[in-house]
Amino acid sequence: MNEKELPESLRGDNISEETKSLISSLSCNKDFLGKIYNYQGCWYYPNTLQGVLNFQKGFKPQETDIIIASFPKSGNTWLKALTIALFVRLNNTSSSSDALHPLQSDNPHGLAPFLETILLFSTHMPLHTLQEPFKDSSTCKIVYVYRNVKDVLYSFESLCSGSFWVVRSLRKKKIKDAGLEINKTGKASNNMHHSVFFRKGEVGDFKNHLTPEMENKIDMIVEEKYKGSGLKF
Ligand SMILES: Nc1ncnc2c1ncn2[C@@H]1O[C@H](COP(=O)(O)OS(=O)(=O)O)[C@@H](OP(=O)(O)O)[C@H]1O
Repeated sequence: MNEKELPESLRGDNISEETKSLISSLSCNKDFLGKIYNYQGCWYYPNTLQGVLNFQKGFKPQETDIIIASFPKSGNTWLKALTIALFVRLNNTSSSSDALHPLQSDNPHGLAPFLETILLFSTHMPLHTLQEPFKDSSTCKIVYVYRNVKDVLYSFESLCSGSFWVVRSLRKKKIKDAGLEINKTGKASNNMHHSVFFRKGEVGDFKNHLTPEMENKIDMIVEEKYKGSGLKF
């Protein structure tokens, strides 16, 4: 694929000299879209890594900032849509019943940067990478959304195999947001199709795709990793 056709975050055209030098010292791998680099235990495309470094060095949290944090495919888009809906309701931004709700005019990820009085953004950075700008304490809100690992796994697998396009044949009102025209056909300014964020949104959909043996194996790993955390599904 031509680099210009890639989503901005996957390209390598925004990299500072300092980051280039850092990249040359990082472990490198390749996935189906291009080179990825291991920074603080996670793999990043070059532009995404630049964004992470910019955030770590330059982000100055404010009291009204809201950061939605999650592992990929855990419900980040859903929580962002809910936050925007709350914001719109509290600020009465669309007072006329005829007015198009902002969520009908753009994808939640496209709308979030344009909220007037708060900064709302989402990230998949792990805690140890995310916490850098908060060392000197801040009242900025970080909302972490967590989802059953087996649903996350299947959602991710569907994305990789391209079946997120099933959004077009979604059963009626399964995910209201996914049914919106803007989320079916729209594309973000960074080249990302809106539809990659929507598929079924069904709790327990993994049951239709994982064998009991697979499920059991994942359950054992999760139990081992989360021993003592109190998290249960
Ligand atoms: N509004 C709403 N309601 C219910 N479910 C929703 C909604 N928006 C997104 N989704 C489902 O969330 C899954 C995608 O998760 P993320 O938004 O975290 O994905 S991403 O990592 O930011 O790309 C993905 O889950 P799966 O359907 O299981 O694949 C989406 O379909």
